[in-house]
Amino acid sequence: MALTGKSAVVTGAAMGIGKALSELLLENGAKVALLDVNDSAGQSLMESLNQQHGAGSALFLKCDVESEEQLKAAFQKTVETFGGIDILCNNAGIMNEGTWEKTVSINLMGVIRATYIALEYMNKLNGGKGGVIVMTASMAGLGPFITCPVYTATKSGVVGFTRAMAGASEVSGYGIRFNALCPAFVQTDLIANASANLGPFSHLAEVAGQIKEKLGVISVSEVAEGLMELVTDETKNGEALMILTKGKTYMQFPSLSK
Ligand SMILES: NC(=O)C1=CN([C@@H]2O[C@H](COP(=O)(O)OP(=O)(O)OC[C@H]3O[C@@H](n4cnc5c(N)ncnc54)[C@H](O)[C@@H]3O)[C@@H](O)[C@H]2O)C=CC1
Ligand SMILES: CCC(=O)/C=C/C=C\C[C@@H](O)/C=C/C=C/C=C\[C@@H](O)CCCC(=O)O
Repeated sequence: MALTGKSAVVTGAAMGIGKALSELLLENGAKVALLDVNDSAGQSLMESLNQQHGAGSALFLKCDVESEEQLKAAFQKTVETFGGIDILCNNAGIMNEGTWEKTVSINLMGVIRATYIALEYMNKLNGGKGGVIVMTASMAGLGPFITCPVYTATKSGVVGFTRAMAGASEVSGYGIRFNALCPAFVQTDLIANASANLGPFSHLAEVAGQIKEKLGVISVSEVAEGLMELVTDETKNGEALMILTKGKTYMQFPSLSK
């Protein structure tokens, strides 16, 4: 799938991994709707991306993935502006074991919420053109990551949802591929603030640090390269791409049906 002229939506696009995904999509010729709760970071990113890639190539829309209403408005505005949606990156996420309901609401429910709204525009059975939906899950979704049980649960849920939707889409003829990015530790604010957000597992902060030390920390651009592979390679559906310091590998799952 070539990206020139394609339209993408990225949630949690203002900073960290989402910003890198958006930049690489634009570099490859896509137009990108940047959805984020952070108004100031989103606005300034849109201005700088439009200077680099041409006016109108990036569109910032303030949107909280916890809000169905805000997501619906953002997808509708994207379609009005870019003429459709070919790519969705469900990237917004937090790690906070203290406010665990919010972690579930953003990381898992937010992904499902945005996916179902995107299907209204992308599903070939509804008159859409099909496309690809990529979730930013985590190695924690294949883990477990013992210092962050709720975060692990949400990311395991995202991997399961991705794989089941991939099968449902294939069998039903939606024309949409679903894949998950599963990086280990990535240099962003999320891990910079992680030890303060362990809630009832704060006593395991040192253990979390040791796991991080053992696995190492990768850059946001390495995650964005993984996205390009999952978006452009049309054979990839239902995949979980692990991204570690030692490189990228597809997770092998047991097959129950073949
Ligand atoms: N940093 C890491 O080590 C890893 C991160 N991930 C995942 O990558 C994704 C992005 O995380 P990072 O870039 O590291 O975090 P980050 O904290 O640097 O950036 C997250 C972005 O999401 C936005 N956001 C937060 N809540 C939101 C909401 N309710 N609605 C819309 N936007 C919202 C923030 O404003 C921010 O711009 C998350 O899903 C995270 O779980 C996965 C593996 C490793
Ligand atoms: C210091 C605490 C911290 O940095 C927390 C980060 C939270 C989230 C980032 C996240 O998405 C990274 C997760 C990485 C997980 C990696 C592997 C585990 O699932 C298995 C670890 C196996 C082991 O115990 O060695």
